[in-house]
Amino acid sequence: MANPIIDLQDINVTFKQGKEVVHAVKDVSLSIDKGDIYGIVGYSGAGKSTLVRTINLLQKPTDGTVTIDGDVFFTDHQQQLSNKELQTKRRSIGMIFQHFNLLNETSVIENVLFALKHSSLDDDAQEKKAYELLDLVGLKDKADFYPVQLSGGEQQRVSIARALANDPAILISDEATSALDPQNTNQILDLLKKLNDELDLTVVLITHEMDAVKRVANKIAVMEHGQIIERGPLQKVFLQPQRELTRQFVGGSLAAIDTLKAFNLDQLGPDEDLFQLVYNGNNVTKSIIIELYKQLGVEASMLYGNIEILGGEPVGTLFVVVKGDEQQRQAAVKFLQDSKVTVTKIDDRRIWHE
Ligand SMILES: Nc1ncnc2c1ncn2[C@@H]1O[C@H](COP(=O)(O)OP(=O)(O)OP(=O)(O)O)[C@@H](O)[C@H]1O
Repeated sequence: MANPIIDLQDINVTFKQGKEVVHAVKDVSLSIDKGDIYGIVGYSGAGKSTLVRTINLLQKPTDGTVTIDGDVFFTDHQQQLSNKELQTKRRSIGMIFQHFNLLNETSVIENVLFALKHSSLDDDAQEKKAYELLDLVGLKDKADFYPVQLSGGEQQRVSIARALANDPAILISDEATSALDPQNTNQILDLLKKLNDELDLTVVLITHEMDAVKRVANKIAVMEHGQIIERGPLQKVFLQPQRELTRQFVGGSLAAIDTLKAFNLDQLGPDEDLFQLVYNGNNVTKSIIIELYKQLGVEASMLYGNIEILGGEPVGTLFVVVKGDEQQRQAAVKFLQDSKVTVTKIDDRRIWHE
């Protein structure tokens, strides 16, 4: 049952710049369920930051309804909460950024304590909690270090500990791994996944890096010119991208397109169909193609194959040409579907021509 913790309905955000009106977010409706790691990808200027500011209640939309954890923050052109309520609500949303935004003149532990200054805990309890948070992000032994003495990845861990100080239900990561090397990037992403699992934290991952989304997200939305142009479960969007921009983001499929272009597919015979097969790499082995031939006598030639790890699960993609009469091709599709393979007939070249 869907349980949205973030619900945006028909959001528009416009800015006036002199005589110009910039439409930064256009007609965006988006539901993010509790426990999701929701990736929002797009190039610079797509409107991601403006959308994030709308989610964390810093940006009043020009139009639309913003509901966070059941409370309507904004609707009918009006803020619905008092400023005090709004401040409290904002504390239930943690934020981490590309450049960490730490206080460089104070130690790691003081950085975390700073975020606790509005808490109702007494000093001792605050200190205990700050150490627990540092422990959670694997930095307890560096509590007395200063930010400059830490690596980029460690600094980002401190900022995660700080973002968690007020027990947020939502953590927004705005390009938080963009300044990190690949190893630190993966460690930070894995930490976000751990927090998502252990604290049931909902994570919104804003990024221009598809690899970050691939590693941990379960859902994804692609933004362009202020709009969400494609969205859905990670595996679906990744493996069956419909829009050109999405295809640019999903490198794996681009490789498939390039390979397929090398075949002269316009020459498919009347008894041949091209299919994309997508399967859980744990469930299906290569023998499926052999089984197809053994059981139905239908030949399938493989044009491209790949296995990706998406959200921790191996997912295989095969492009095959199935040869046989109409009945045999239909039987082949049924056989594959019965074997838990998602079968998409590529009959209009949509996957690589738009
Ligand atoms: N306060 C503002 N006043 C005027 N225009 C703005 C304002 N904030 C954003 N914009 C414009 O809105 C559009 C979307 O910007 P936004 O920062 O949301 O995109 P983005 O996808 O986050 O890009 P980036 O990753 O570069 O920050 C851009 O054209 C930007 O210039």
